[in-house]
Amino acid sequence: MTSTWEELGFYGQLASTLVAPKYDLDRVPGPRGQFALGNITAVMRPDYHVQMLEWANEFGGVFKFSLGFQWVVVVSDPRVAVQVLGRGPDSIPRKCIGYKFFDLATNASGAHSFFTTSDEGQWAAVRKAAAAAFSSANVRKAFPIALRHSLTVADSLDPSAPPDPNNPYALLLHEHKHRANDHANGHANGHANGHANGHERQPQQESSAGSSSRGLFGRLFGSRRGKAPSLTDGAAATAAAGGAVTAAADADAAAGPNGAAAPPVPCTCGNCGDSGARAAAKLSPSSDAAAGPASAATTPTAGSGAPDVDADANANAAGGGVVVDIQEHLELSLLHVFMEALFDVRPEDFPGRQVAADMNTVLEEANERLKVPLRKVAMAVAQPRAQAQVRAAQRRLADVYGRLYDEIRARGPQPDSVTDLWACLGRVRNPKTGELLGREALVPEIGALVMAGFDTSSHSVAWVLFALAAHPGAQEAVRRELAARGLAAESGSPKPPREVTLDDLSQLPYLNAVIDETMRMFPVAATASVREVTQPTRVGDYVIPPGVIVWPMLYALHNSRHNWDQPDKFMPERWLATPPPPTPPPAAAAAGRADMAAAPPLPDMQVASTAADVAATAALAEGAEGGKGKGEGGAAASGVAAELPEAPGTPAAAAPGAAPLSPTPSRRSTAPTLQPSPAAAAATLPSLGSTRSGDAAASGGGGDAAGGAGAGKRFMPFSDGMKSCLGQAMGLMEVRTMLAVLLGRYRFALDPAMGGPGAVERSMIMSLTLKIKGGLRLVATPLGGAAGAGGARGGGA
Ligand code: HEM
Repeated sequence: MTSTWEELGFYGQLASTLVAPKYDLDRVPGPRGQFALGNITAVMRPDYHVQMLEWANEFGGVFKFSLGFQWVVVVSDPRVAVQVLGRGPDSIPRKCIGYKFFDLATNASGAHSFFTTSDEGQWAAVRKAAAAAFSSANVRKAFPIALRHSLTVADSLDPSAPPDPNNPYALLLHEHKHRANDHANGHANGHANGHANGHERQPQQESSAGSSSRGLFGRLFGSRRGKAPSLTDGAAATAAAGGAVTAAADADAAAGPNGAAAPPVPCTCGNCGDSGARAAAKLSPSSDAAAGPASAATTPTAGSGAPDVDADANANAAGGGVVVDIQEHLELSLLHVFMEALFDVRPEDFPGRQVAADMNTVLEEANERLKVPLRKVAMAVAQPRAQAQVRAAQRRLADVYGRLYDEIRARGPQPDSVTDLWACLGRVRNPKTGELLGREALVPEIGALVMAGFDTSSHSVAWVLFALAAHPGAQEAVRRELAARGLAAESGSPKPPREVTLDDLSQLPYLNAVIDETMRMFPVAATASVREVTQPTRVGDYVIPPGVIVWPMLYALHNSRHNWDQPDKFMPERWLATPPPPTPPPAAAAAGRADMAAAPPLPDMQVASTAADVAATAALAEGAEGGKGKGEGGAAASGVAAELPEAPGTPAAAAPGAAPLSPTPSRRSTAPTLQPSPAAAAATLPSLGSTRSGDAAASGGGGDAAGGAGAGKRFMPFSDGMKSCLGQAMGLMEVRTMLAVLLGRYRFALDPAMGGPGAVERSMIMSLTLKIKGGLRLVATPLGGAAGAGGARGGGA
C-alpha cells in the first residue's frame, strides 16, 4: 500500500464485493418447464400473448419462463415496466433475438434496422433524425391525406355510390367477395389460373384515392409517362422473376405503360352471382344502370351451388349492407396514407397491395421463426415452396424499399426546414464515420419505418370496429356523439354528414374512450418492447444477470387482473371522467361475447375534451429527438444505465387507481380513478382528446395515476420511455380520423361467417401486430339509407 487512499480503495472494493448483489433469478416465480426445452412448447401457440397473460395472472407482475436455455423475465407490474423501458439508451437495448426476425420484412440481406439493432448508436442516429417528421405540424399536414383516404374507404362500402373505377378500395371489395365465393365453392381447381389472373389477382388499380395532383415521387419516376421504371414496375419485375403472380404485377400489366388506371375488368368467371354484378355495377359505369343501387348485392349467389360463405354475406347484404374484409381494406388504406404523408408517394406510384400482402406473408413467417427454433432449416427441407414464396415476398419488399432509397437520393439534399420523413431519412449519418447512410444501411431503416407505420394503425382501427360490432350499444353511443357534431348521417336522410376536421378529433370523448378501451384489450403491439439485460440489473425486487431477456409485456400489462378491474370486460366508460348512467344492454348485445359487458348508450353526451393529449407526444418527439439521455418517457426515462437502479417499489406503494399487485383474483383492483389530464393544457395541437396515457403525465384510465416516475402506468399501447412509439401522434390521428368517418356513415356488424366475437378472439394471432387470422369480415350498412353514406364528400366542414 503506497497511500491511505489506495488502502481505502482496496477495502472499499472488498466491501462492495462482499455486499455485491447476488442474482435473484431463481427467486422469480414462474411455470415449470421441461428438461432442456423449458417452456418452449407452451409458447408455441399462435396466440402466445394469451399464454403470457395466463402466467401473469398466475404468477404476478414479474415472472420468468425459459426458452431452452434462454431465460425470459416477463413484466406486467406497471412500475417495473416503466422503469425497464425508461432507462437511458445504454442500459437495456432491444433484444435482437426478439426482434431480429422482423428484419425479414425490412431487407433481404439480414441487416438490422434501428428497430432491431442492439447498437444504440444506430438506433439513436435514426430516431433523432426521424423524430422531426412526427411533429405536430406534420401531423396536421397529414390529416387531409388521412381524411381523403378515409372518405375513399367509406365510398367503397356504399352500394349505391356512383361507380368509381379509381377507388382502389372498391376493387378490393370486389375481389374479397370473389375470394369468399371461391372459398365456398372450392373451385380453385380448373379455375385456378383464371382466378390468378382474373379474380384473386384481379388487375389492381392503385389509384390516387381522389388525389388529382401527382406526387414528387411520381414526377421523378415518371414511369407512367414512359421514362423510368416505377415502384410498381419494379415489384412486377421482381414478381415475374420470382415466378409469382402478383397483384402489383397484374396491376402494372393492366395499367399499361402510361400508368393510366385501366378500365375495370368486368367479372367473367360465371361464378359471381350477385357479388360480381354488384362489383360490376360499382366499377363499371356502363353497367351501373342495369344493376341499380344495391340490387345486385341483394341477389342470391346465382347457380354456384355452394352458397356457404356468400350466402351469409348476401343475407346480410339483403339488409342493405355489404360484407367487407375490413382488415384488408384498412391495411391498404393506411399504407397509402403512410406513403403519401411521410414519403410523398402517391398510391398510383406504389404497389400498395403487393406490399401489404408481402408484409403479411413475411411477418407471419417471422413470427413463426421467433417461436420455432430452426424453423428456417426445417422449412427448407419440408416446405421448400413455402420458403421460396417467403423469400420472393422478402425480395419484392426489399426492392420497393430500394426504390424508395433511390428516390430519396434523387430528390437530393434537403434543408433542415423540410421535415418530411423521407427528407429526414436522407439526412441520417453513420454515427461512427459521419457519412450519410448508403443504400445498404438506409434500406433496412426505410423498411422498418414502413413496417411500423401502417400495420399498427390499420389493425388498431380493425380492433375498434370489431369491439363495436360486438357491442352495438357502444357503437350507438359513438354514433350519437358523432351526430351531435353533425358527423353522422341521419337515418333516412340523403344528406351526407359534414366532413370531420382535425379539431373534431379531440371533441369526441366517447369515441376516444372506445379507442382507449380497445387499445387496452387488444394492444396491437401486444408483445413489443422486448429488452435484453446486458449488465446486472434490478428488475422489481430481483437482480437479474446479464443475458436475460426482460420483457415488459403490453398485453399482460393491459389485461392482467392485478392491474385492472374486470380486465376482460369492454368498458369504455372506465376512461371517462363522468361515465354515462348505466342502462340495460341492448338485446343485440346479448349475442356478443358473454363475458364482455355491453357499454350503455351515451345519453346526450356533452361535447368536451377529456384527458390526455396526444399532442404532448408530438411535442415530445419534437423536443426529445431520442438523443442520448433525453427522456421521452418523461420522468420514466430517467435512470442511470451503468448502475443498478432502485427497486421500483412495492405493492404498498401502488399508485392511486392501480390495483394491488397480486396473482390472486381475490385481490383485484377497484375501477381506476379517473381524472382529467394535465397534459391537455400543454397541447400545441388541438387536443386529440385521448384518455390514453401516452408518455406525458396522463392520468386517465390507464395513465401514470400518480404522475410520478414509475408510479404505475398500466396503459401504454405505444410503449414507454426511450424507445416508445415515434409515430404515436400520427397513428392516433389516423385511427381517429378513419373511425370518425366510417362510424358516421355505416353501422358495422360481425359477419355471421366469422362465428361470433368469441371465435374472432380465438383467431387472434401475433404477427408483429395483433391481428385476426384470415381477416375480419364485417357487414357495413349505410346509416342514412345508402345515400347518407355515399356522397361522403358532401357537407364541407
Ligand atoms: C396505433 C398505432 C400504433 C401503435 C399502437 C404503435 C405502437 C408502438 C410500440 C408499442 C412501439 C414500441 C416498441 C418497443 O418498445 O420496442 C412502437 C415503436 C415505434 N413506432 Fe409505433 N405504433 C403505432 C403507429 C405508428 C406509426 C403510424 C408510426 C410511423 C408513422 C410508428 C412508428 C414507430 C417507430 C419508428 C417505432 C420505433 C421507435 C424506436 O425504436 O425508437 N408507429 N410503436
